[in-house]
Amino acid sequence: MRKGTPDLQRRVCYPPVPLMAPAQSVDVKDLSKVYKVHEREAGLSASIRSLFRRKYRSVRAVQNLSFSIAPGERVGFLGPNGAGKTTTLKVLSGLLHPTEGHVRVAGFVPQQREVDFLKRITLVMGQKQQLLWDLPPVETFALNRAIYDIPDRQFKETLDELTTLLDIGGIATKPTRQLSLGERMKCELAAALLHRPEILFLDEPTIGLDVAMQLTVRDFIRRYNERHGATVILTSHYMDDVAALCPRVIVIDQGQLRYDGSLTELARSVRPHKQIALRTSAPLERAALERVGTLVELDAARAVLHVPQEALRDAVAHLLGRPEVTDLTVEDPPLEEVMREFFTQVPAQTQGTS
Ligand SMILES: Nc1ncnc2c1ncn2[C@@H]1O[C@H](COP(=O)(O)OP(=O)(O)OP(=O)(O)O)[C@@H](O)[C@H]1O
Repeated sequence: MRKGTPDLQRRVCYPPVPLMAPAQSVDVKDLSKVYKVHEREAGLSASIRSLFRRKYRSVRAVQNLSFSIAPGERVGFLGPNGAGKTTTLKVLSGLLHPTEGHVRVAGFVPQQREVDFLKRITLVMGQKQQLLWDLPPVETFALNRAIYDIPDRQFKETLDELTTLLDIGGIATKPTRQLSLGERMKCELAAALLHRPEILFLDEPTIGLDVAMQLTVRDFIRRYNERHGATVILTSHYMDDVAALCPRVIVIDQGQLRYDGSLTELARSVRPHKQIALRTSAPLERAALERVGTLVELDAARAVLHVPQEALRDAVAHLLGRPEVTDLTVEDPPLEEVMREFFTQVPAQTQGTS
């Protein structure tokens, strides 16, 4: 360093704010989270006893979890009920302290809840709402503008953009309690994104919505990600959301990492075949179909076969040559089935509680 040049690095106070954009949006190393749960037996005497001698049980919600997510990625965070998804998202957004391990989000330590960190993230929970119940969503928007200290011009521009993308022009001025679930979720998303966060933690954002509204929300998330290069980490029990939005998935079970990689590869490794569905004008012989693939279903007008990927071309050519076949479709196995099979294949290593 030249003489007289201020030493910027040394003058930065703790906690350090990143001088350059971090290489990863999210960096998780050996994260564990244990909840301490008060155990209360039933009955009055047990309740009185517990006032003096409390018994606790540890619940290991997350165990030694490590992964990184690059800026702009859309990642599905999957696992069965109680796997530890919400707990992890709460740690990543700074609502919970990790029991062990290190977490960095946008270069910040989440539990320090620095203002600069909070301005860069958002957490949307489909089961919880931030909109003020008796007031119209525009009032929550105004409140968030003040909380996040959003400059006037940016607020107006972002609100206009979100209003168009989510088509909430006609509903944001009605009291929240009068809105349908889908209308409310669209306004929730607008409220959560007004400060233009670069990292979105979305926990079941389409829960309870009808198919059309699920599509709207999904489409919006994709467009927001593409327009702003935002990182999206999404949990959803609707596999259609995941298939439409997330090229990469991180799968956990009982708090532990089970898979991190491409969704297509996961599906292929669990179910390495394609499904061929046939409509027929006359019944096909079972033996002839079994020579082509594994027969799953057969009746007078329909047959379903599973065929290995590499044999697909020959199988389709052969079946289309049969005069009884009036229609043929090739499908990937449904993701719900893939995930169910995945969790039965991978043995659970430890119990979630101790
Ligand atoms: N505040 C809490 N106190 C004690 N235990 C908790 C608490 N929150 C979650 N747990 C437990 O931690 C484990 C993980 O829960 P978590 O909500 O993170 O799972 P999840 O994967 O989000 O589940 P779901 O898909 O059902 O929402 C579960 O065993 C749950 O009972």
